[in-house]
Amino acid sequence: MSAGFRITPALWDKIHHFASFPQTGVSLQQMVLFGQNPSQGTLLKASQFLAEELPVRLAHRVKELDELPHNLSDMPSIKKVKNWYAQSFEELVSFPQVILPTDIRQALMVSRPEEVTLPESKPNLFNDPYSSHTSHHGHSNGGNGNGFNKLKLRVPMERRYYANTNNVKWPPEVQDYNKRFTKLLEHIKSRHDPTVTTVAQGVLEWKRSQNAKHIGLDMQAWLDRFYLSRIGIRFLIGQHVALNTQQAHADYVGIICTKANVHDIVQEAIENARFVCEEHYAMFKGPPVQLICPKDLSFPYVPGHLSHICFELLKNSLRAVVERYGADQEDNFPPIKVVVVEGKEDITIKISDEGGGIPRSAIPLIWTYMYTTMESKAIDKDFQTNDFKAPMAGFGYGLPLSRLYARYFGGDLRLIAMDGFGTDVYIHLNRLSSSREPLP
Ligand SMILES: Nc1ncnc2c1ncn2[C@@H]1O[C@H](COP(=O)(O)OP(=O)(O)OP(=O)(O)O)[C@@H](O)[C@H]1O
Repeated sequence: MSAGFRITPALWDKIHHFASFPQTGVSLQQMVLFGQNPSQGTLLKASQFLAEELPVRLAHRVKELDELPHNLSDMPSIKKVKNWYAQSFEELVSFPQVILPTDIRQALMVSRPEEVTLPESKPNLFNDPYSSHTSHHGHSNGGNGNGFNKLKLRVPMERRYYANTNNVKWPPEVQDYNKRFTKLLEHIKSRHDPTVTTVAQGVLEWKRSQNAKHIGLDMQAWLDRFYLSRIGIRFLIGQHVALNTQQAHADYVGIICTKANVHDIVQEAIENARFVCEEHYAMFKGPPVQLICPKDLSFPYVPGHLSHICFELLKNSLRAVVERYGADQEDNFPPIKVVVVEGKEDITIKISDEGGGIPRSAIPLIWTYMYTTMESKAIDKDFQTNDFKAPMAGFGYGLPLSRLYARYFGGDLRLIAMDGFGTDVYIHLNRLSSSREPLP
């Protein structure tokens, strides 16, 4: 599909231009406020926000993928991923604008057009008077010589993303535009499905070419930034697609559950992780897991993110216990304990196992991508799967990726091991949901 895609010099120019603008972060709270009972008009505003924001985010990544240190950019899999990002960028910037009657344009506007001087070099895409650029701190990066410093009025992100558009009769072209834009986003999202595995493949290609055992700190930091950015891009796309395609549901705004029930999500992750463990070690009963959690504890969150984190950590604990005691010790496994507590700022989930812990010398390594003590999977074999789908262990991505998911909405992940006894992992989730995406 994209095998033959080439980045032309003209496309490079555009990419560099877009990459010179700051990315704009959103918070869970903003997404919830915006997405409740959206009209075709608010959906159009969201489409237009994404039609600006996604190319900026993608452009940052294309540029970065092209400039990676130590020849990493030359690896075939990294080039492949770069081309996917560039192709999606091109599809977004060349997506045809919607032409609207004046009264509808007015209904969508939140600022008077005469207050805004549009920069000459601004691409067509930004041609709406209400869509000036601001950073997530609320001020533009004016003065960078690209024309944006000409903006007199800076429309805050909130106003670009919200629209008070009740009582407006939306013409069919609005719905049509929203539909077509949603289709494009779905298409782009599936193009990028294999990104994590393909980048991992690229890092393997690099390790082989350099005969390197570990990746350096700079590469590690880049992978963190790159995957964190990917979580953000996919969250924005997933949320938009869900708002446009899903039936209204009382407790959901797009993919955000406004009352995500922690007990139920953790319980399901426990069952799934135990199932995978039992399959993997071919045993009848995996280590028991005790859950202590108020049954009614709920907060706004993306359930998919939380179950991913819990599932990954529980798999680690189950594996550690089984490997310490032996797969034939089904009746003697010490239980894994999961305790969930609600504080003022955080909801904290602690997972404690008696799987023997981790030697202190290995602690810095566990947060690096591709560090695993699982042997049979042989990470040097090429990845076959489309994305990481429930193997017991072996890629060395579980911990670092889970930490990124936790951090994405203002939380964190910490691990404390007692060498010779067991490991405690703390998942901190920010229950205030007001922190904006960290944008690399
Ligand atoms: N609870 C734990 N007890 C003991 N060792 C652990 C625990 N959690 C993680 N580890 C160690 O840290 C390593 C890295 O864990 P990580 O979750 O990142 O990758 P993985 O489990 O090996 O593979 P995957 O990417 O499939 O999750 C593991 O291979 C294991 O050696």
